[in-house]
Parts: sequence; C-alpha cells; structure tokens
Amino acid sequence: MNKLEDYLVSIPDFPKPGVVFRDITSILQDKDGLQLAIKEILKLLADTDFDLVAAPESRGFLLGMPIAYQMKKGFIPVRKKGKLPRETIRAGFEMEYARTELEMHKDAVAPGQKVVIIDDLMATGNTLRVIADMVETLGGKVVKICCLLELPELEGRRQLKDYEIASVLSCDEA
Ligand SMILES: O=P(O)(O)OC[C@H]1O[C@H](OP(=O)(O)OP(=O)(O)O)[C@H](O)[C@@H]1O
Ligand SMILES: Nc1ncnc2[nH]cnc12
Repeated sequence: MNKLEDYLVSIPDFPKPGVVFRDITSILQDKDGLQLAIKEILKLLADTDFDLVAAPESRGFLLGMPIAYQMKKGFIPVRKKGKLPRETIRAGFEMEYARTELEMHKDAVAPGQKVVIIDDLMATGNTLRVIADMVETLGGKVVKICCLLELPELEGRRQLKDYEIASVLSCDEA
C-alpha cells in the first residue's frame, strides 16, 4: 500500500495565481487512500476524550463525519452563510485565497461539552480559529484540532497557540 502523501495531487495556480492547491480528493477517490486518511486521523484521537466533532463545509465534512460516526460522537456542521435553518452565530474572514462567512447553529454545543475540530487542511488557520471561537462563544471547550494536511509556511499555528493541534501530513508551499 502507498503512503498517504503518494495519493496527494498538488495543482499550481488554482484557484488563483500563486496558490498551490493541495487536492485531498485525489486521496479520497482511492479506496486505500480513503482508508488511510480516516485511520490516520483516528490515530490522532486515540487518547482524546470528547463529545462532539465540529467540521466546516465542505471538505471538512468529508473527514469529520466518518470520524464522528466511527467514534460514536455527535457531528456539528459549520456551514457557509445562509445554509443553516435555525438560529446561528456567524463570522466572516479571509482565507488563503478567498473571503468567506461561516455559521454554526446556536444550539449545536451545550456549555461544558468537549469539541474536536476536524478539517482537511490548515492554511492560514483562519477557518479553524473562527470555528474554535464559535465553540467557545457557545460555552464549549476545544480539546483538539485535527487536520489531514498542514501548510506550515502560512503559519496557521501562530494564532492557534492555545490549542492542541495535530496533522497527519505537512507540506511546504512550493
Ligand atoms: O486555513 P485557511 O486559510 O482558513 O484555509 C483552510 C480552509 O480552506 C478550505 O476550505 P474552502 O473554504 O476552500 O471550502 P471547501 O472545503 O468548500 O472547498 C479548506 O477545506 C479549509 O477549510
Ligand atoms: N493551498 C490550499 N490547497 C487546498 N485547499 C486550501 N485551502 C486553503 N489553502 C488551500
């Protein structure tokens, strides 16, 4: 079986010039790649006590949901603006290549609940920061952040110093 990094395809200048897009769909479309990706994230959580997984639309859903299901936890979808039907909290921010707004249902986390945040990739870290802030605004505790892939050159960890972060792979920008 290949290593996880052997399945990852990088596309220069997508979605805009200067960005190297790390395409996790090339991992997930392979049956062995998919197994590896989920198993590696499960390993990162082997010793973590938590109640809920929170993950952002859309690539975060692809990894967050199987983890929540496998570990028998609840799942909180963090969605792009205007998609969640009940009362939400919302935050707008810049990512590596776009501006976006994310929302979480106000009743998604009860005070004191322990939340793991899962995403495919940490670039600037702004997506993860906003989700951590939302969890805390609702009274939850972020016990761990897990990503399949991290781009250290964008220094996402600098603004996430208060959290335990684990990623399966790390990729230089070039
Ligand atoms: O660290 P950051 O700079 O915040 O970037 C990371 C985010 O960017 C991508 O999501 P995107 O908003 O492109 O949405 P998608 O998953 O729907 O493609 C990725 O899935 C992360 O959630
Ligand atoms: N370089 C990148 N590749 C894939 N997804 C991303 N999200 C933010 N930056 C990204």
